[in-house]
Amino acid sequence: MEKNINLGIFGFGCVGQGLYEVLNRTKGINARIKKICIKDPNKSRPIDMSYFTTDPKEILDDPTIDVVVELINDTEAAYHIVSTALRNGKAVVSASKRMIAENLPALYQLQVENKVPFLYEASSCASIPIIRNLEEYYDNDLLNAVEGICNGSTNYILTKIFEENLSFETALKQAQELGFAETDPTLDVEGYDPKFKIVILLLHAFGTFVKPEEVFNFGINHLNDFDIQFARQRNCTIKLIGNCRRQNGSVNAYVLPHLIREHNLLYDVYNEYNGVLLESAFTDKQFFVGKGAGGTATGSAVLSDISALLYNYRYEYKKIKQNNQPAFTNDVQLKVYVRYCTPDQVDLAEFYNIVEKYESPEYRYVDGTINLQKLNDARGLKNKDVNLLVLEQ
Ligand SMILES: NC(=O)C1=CN([C@@H]2O[C@H](COP(=O)(O)OP(=O)(O)OC[C@H]3O[C@@H](n4cnc5c(N)ncnc54)[C@H](OP(=O)(O)O)[C@@H]3O)[C@@H](O)[C@H]2O)C=CC1
Ligand SMILES: N[C@@H](CC=O)C(=O)O
Repeated sequence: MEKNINLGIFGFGCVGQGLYEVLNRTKGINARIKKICIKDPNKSRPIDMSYFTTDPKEILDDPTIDVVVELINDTEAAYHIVSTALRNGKAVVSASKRMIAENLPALYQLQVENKVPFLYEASSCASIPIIRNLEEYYDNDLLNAVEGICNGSTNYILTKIFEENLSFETALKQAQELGFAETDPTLDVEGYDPKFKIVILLLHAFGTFVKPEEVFNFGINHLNDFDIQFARQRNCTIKLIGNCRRQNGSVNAYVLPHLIREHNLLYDVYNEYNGVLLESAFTDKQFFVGKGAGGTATGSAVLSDISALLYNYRYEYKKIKQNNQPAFTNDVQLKVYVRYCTPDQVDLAEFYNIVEKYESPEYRYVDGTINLQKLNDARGLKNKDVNLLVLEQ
């Protein structure tokens, strides 16, 4: 039976304002904003000041507020808000992927102990309803892989580089101005943000808890004109891809830039859009696409969670309960291109095999197979002169 709910919102930045707009323009949802907690009392706000407070207790201790919506850009404060709200018996909706990925076991436990729902669809690929699909539709052990573009900012940057010849710096600045990038954009361009999303998706896909630091991420900030030329000469583009895959009884995961050919469904995912490919035993591939960043796109996913709470929806984490979770491993082989400048920057002995070697006075590259754990341990990859691309397997 549908009820009326009062919302207490934390954060009124890109996503908070997006939610406000989406809520105002959506008829038939019995939810009203009672209070919005922000950080800076002196910032001018586009709506009536009577909504705002800087005191979290005005939301967390208010018995008339049913749902806490956490949309802030401070991981530690976000965990404090979410855990206090759950302990206080309030349902919670959040978009903070870093906070969620870093605290998944504790957040799961808090939901069990306090018997309250915690929904976070917006945290992973924003407008794409991927968590609820993994929870409800792929409710069995037939799912083999979840892979795709899970970061809007880097996809926006790569689109602008490949389609409009913009520089990396100009494209990043645009992604920041449009509200797509994190407050610290290195989280986007170095592949941390999509890694947080992969950690969340991996739990809902396979029931396995993985710490973000166990998953290897390499972003797009080492990309140079030579790599772009390498891709173009092969009629390919470059996309930053997050991947988690069940193989031989274990599950592996990573975030790495990939060389993508035209026939690949991810090739045509442009700008801030994300695309997620699921592979399961009898259906082969299924593809989800939608905006992966931005105020109203993310706000609409937050509103969908609020609406789901009206119907008493909660994640059941069925795959955790199934007790056949695959263990996490980095022991998997990848076909890669590694570009570098001087021989000391890359240890070629680490490769399982090398199929192509190129040398010019300016750049060198190898194309070969290497173990993911070896990539994870390779210190040379920290050097800006070294770049890595996964080649189609
Ligand atoms: N932007 C996007 O496309 C997406 C963002 N997300 C996630 O959503 C969250 C919010 O992102 P976004 O809206 O872009 O961030 P913004 O930087 O635009 O806004 C952050 C908001 O958080 C408020 N804030 C910060 N610390 C506190 C605190 N301790 N108590 C109360 N309010 C606080 C700020 O207050 P003040 O206004 O006073 O500065 C501001 O209103 C982040 O976790 C982000 O990763 C998820 C999906 C998509
Ligand atoms: N910075 C993130 C925002 C959404 O999660 C991105 O670019 O995808």
